[in-house]
Amino acid sequence: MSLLILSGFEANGMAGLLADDRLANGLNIPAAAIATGQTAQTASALMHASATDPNVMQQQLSSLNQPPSVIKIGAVFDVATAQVIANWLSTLPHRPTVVLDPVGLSSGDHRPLSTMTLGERLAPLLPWVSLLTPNTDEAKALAGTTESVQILRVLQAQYDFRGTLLLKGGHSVSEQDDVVTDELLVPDDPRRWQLQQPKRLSKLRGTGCRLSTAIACALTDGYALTDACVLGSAVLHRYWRLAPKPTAPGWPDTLSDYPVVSTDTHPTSPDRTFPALDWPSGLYPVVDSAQWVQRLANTGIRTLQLRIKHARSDVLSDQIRQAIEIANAHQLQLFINDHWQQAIELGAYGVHLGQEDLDTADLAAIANAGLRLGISTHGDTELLRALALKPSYLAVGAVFPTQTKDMSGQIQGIGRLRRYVRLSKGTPVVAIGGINVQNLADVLDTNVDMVAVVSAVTASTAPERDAHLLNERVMRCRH
Ligand SMILES: Cc1ncc(COP(=O)(O)OP(=O)(O)O)c(N)n1
Ligand SMILES: Cc1nc(C(=O)O)sc1CCOP(=O)(O)O
Ligand SMILES: [Mg+2]
Repeated sequence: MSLLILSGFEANGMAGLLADDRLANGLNIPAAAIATGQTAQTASALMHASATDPNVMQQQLSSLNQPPSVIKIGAVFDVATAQVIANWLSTLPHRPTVVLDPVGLSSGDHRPLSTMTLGERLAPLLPWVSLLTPNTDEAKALAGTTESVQILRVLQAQYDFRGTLLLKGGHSVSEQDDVVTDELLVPDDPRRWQLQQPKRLSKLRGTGCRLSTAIACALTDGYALTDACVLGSAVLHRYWRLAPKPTAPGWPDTLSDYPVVSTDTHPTSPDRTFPALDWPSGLYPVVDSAQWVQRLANTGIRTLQLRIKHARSDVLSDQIRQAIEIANAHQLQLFINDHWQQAIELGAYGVHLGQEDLDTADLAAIANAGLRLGISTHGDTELLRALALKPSYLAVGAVFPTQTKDMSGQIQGIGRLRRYVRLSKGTPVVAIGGINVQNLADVLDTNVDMVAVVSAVTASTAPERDAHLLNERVMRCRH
């Protein structure tokens, strides 16, 4: 994947192309770069702003060694520039992911960058944009409103915008607020995602430039769009926390740099926590019947999950009841996947929920019944949302490709798993997806607490022996 940065030149590197390129370098993402225009700015004045000659721009775009897969667009000084970029985009063999940070005013003295309205300047580009990152002033200039759902509707209707909206809240915080909330609206996802960071006290330049560039870098590194927004927010927080010292290369691995992530369907509740696990380590087989719970009950494992996907409700209740009885008799931590009402009614040890289940489950009822809660996560956004709900454990998957469930597009790999383990310090992490005897050592090297497996046990020719041996290896490594 390759990145192209298109933004205005500002000689001090406080904002614009220099700032963008330095940030991308710091994240180890090499980028091609073209100046959309020239500015002369100080902290308090915009002395000059002019667009690059469209013919020069056209030739520079044609001169690129390879078509980019991700493009960050910053200041667009006139409609001719936008038209040249849009025309060039239509000639590319593959549609790139375009992040557009609409720059309305100079970050120094807040003078408009152009006499044209923002809408006029950006209109040719907006149909190409995958992520638009306006602040509330820029959103008002484009859509006539600062309400996120309305903004998205206006952009879709007036500009044929089909992308995701990240509405930055930094310009609309009041004196009393101690947090800044960015809202993320993804087309076809009815939820409103909220990303909250502590409010910074000092006024800073180049914030929008750096955020959108960090997001574009995360996209270039293969992250999904919402995860890239979360990572961008963390990069920016770390950048300002350490400035003027340079930051360590790579993605932040300190939780306090990351935004608190929530959705309007499940706002976080500061008072609600779920009980801790009694044995927060070891192998964690995921099985589909009470018979399997019985087979594995004497292998030394401490944790099991009953994951029944299709069954009549009477058969399901029967299976859950039997599995709980066996688990209680052998002091096993038995989690029930999906069926949280039956888990509460029948007194299970815990419930395991996926992200979609979270939108409909009654978390207060689960917590009030004293059940443990495990939550599946696939990437930064889900991990942070889950962490904010203070579960008993977090599952990170799929670590490797797996035949058991379609996890395409959600393979995390060892590097991300390692960062997620660091971020989740204090909450046990379960690794799941494609884990077997051959790759277990790499998984354990990330310091995960538990290892969940389906096929490594249930498709084995000697399930009890393998459950025992794998559990011994996980336990040895954790002590
Ligand atoms: C330990 C563990 N991790 C992840 C999952 C997956 O849960 P979910 O996303 O709800 O998907 P289904 O299992 O319901 O298909 C899990 N079950 N256990
Ligand atoms: C059920 C499930 N959930 C996953 C996730 O990533 O959320 S991966 C997965 C399947 C795990 O099976 P196996 O151990 O056979 O690869
Ligand atoms: Mg589920």
